[in-house]
Amino acid sequence: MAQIRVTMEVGNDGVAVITISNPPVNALAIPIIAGLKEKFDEATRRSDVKAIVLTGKGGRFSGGFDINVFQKVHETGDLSIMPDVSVDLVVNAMEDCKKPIVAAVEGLALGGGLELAMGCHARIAAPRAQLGLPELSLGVIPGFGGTQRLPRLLGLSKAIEMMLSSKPIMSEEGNKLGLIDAIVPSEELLKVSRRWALDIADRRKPWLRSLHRTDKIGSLSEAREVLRIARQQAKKTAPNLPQHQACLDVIEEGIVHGGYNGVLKEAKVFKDLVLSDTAKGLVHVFLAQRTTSKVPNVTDVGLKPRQTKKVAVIGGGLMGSGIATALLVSNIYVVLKEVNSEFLLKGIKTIEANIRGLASRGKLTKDKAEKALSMLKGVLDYSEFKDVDMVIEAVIENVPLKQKIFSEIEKVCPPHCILASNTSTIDLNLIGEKIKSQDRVIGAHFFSPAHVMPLLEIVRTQKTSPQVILDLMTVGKIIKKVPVVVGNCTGFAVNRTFFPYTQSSHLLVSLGVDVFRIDRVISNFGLPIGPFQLQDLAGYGVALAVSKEYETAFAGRTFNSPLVELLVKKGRNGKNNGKGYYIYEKGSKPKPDPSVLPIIEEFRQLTKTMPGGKPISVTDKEILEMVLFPVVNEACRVLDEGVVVRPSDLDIASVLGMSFPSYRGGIVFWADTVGVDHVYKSLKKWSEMYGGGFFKPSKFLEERAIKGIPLSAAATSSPSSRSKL
Ligand SMILES: C[C@H](O)CC(=O)SCCNC(=O)CCNC(=O)[C@H](O)C(C)(C)COP(=O)(O)OP(=O)(O)OC[C@H]1O[C@@H](n2cnc3c(N)ncnc32)[C@H](O)[C@@H]1OP(=O)(O)O
Repeated sequence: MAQIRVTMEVGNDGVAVITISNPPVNALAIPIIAGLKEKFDEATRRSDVKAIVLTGKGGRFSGGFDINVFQKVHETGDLSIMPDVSVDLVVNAMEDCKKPIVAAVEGLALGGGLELAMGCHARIAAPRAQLGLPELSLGVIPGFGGTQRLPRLLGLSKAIEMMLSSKPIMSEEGNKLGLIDAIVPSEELLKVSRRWALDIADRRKPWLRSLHRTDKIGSLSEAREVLRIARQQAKKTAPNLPQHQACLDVIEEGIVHGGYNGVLKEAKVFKDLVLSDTAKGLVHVFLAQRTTSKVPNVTDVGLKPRQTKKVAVIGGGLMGSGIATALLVSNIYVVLKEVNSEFLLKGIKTIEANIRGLASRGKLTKDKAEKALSMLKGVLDYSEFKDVDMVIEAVIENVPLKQKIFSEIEKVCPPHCILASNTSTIDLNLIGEKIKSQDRVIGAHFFSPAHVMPLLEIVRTQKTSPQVILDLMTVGKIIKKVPVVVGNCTGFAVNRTFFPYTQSSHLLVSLGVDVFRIDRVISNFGLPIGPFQLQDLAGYGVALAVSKEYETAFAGRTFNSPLVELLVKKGRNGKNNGKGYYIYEKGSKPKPDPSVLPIIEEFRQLTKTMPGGKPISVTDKEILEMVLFPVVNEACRVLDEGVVVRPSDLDIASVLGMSFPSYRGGIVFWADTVGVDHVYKSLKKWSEMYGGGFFKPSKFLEERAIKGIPLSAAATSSPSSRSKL
């Protein structure tokens, strides 16, 4: 608590330096806000203070309002704990202060942090400080006057772009656009800011109140046109997100009725949005994502991560080359091993294409791309493995082959080397069965394309050592993935949880529901594509192989659908040959293919699941729930078996691995939002009506529904006897 404070020091020059201290990002926690109010009042009162500088301790101005307070509001529904910052502090105590205030910004000024800076009379920044209003990414809008001051400082179009995209700009750009008054080296930041504040006090520099400015807004009709276009775009890009339209409404209020009225409307709309399901989901995802880095008995036992400088990747296929790409662009040396020069060359070419692709999309500078490529070495034998810190095996899913590779690498790699497999389904105990160092065996499950998708499932067995887990978590973070540690089972956390997704969709089609309607319902819900388009994209070979795997592992909970086999028989192969459920033509969006309908009819004749031979009648909501509740049901088994450390880890895994909409908080959080009892009763009803083992409620779900306990609540009795962790 001692670290959470606001301090004030008054120098001989008559400048009071007010410093926010709340490591690591100087979040504006409630005591900080109270402290700021107190210090600004004191500085205003004191006769020895001529001017004020506001800054943050430890090289960071402020990461914004304390997001934990949002969580508290969500838990209690009590909005009264939110202090009035917008008028009381930013307008009255700061902007209308009788003494000039200069913000000295270093590191970052985000959300409420930037809003405080905009309430000051000038802003001086260190180079490369991040400036942004990312509130919309948390389901709210800026609430300390940002919707009003940013357009007045930057112009309407740029301000709207920054708020709606939630993306920060650098202080250099801020300086060009007028948000920042000067950029100075870090060491001089305070000195220059003090002088600047005194210059304002002595009228050598202008005393500007952002909220009173109108010079950058343009005429009313111009502003309305910019807002109209932004509204249209937001309707397309963020159809399920109320905060986007709300933000534009609030900006408009300020333009039409003046900045102060805008501030008042902003405060009201902000409070409404804080309690929305969208804000609850997004705040949950923000905090849950950070919690994944806390793994009991791994990150809390004083272990230090070891350095990983060089990694060997075995297999240069799609996954192997994607993994190699991710490592290379993060400055890790890669040895890529293949079985012959033809495959090796292909792997290297794919990596080169990946890296050049990142560079052409502006994600990597040309120099960095060249450097990454120079860190790659292709090999056909193990001679380069003697000094690698980690091996990631990414060959085809074949148990004897993987076992052979693990026996070989155990012999040729140094004793500290981590032995990882990128398998997506095979039991890791089986892979490591034949070797002695089972404590070094671990799963590094990347999602395709591995250099793009953010999730890294780290699969531990009962024998994997905590040091090895910690090291892989650290590498995961270095290569900018979100590592989630999970237990060992078929499909691990993500594929296991989502296996019923395709099963239930196929059952629905067999019951007479239109394929394209199901895809539409799912993408309207917020997943990027529906289950059938996903199947087209992943390829039917994968669908067939995976369904066999699931039939064995999840016997009794699968629907033995002959649909994909029928499609293959009729010469369809999904996106691969341009013919799936959809037609794929270069340069145009996939179009539903009507010629697939007779095949679907044939499928229905084969399965004979339609009650009385007639298609069932269902609403869109029922379709959504019939597809996703079986996923929730499997998630319950995953929680019950202790495959994840905590329920929120499964939320993050579903958001980052399956692109489950983050604004719905992830699969477990969403289930709690719709109600455990409703999920349970619906599944029970469908299991009685249609069979389908995946509908039958799991014991865990049943217990939670009967006792009225949310799925996200920690286990009441420890699952340790079954825990996979
Ligand atoms: C009324 C106002 O308009 C409303 C607001 O201001 S809403 C808040 C707006 N601000 C934001 O959205 C910024 C959120 N934070 C971030 O994007 C990133 O944390 C960051 C860019 C500041 C730093 O990133 P990085 O260095 O990678 O560290 P990261 O792991 O994310 O955060 C470090 C710690 O600070 C915490 N933190 C970061 N921002 C926080 C915030 N605004 N409130 C509370 N905690 C915060 C994180 O939870 C994490 O906690 P942990 O150590 O216990 O896990």
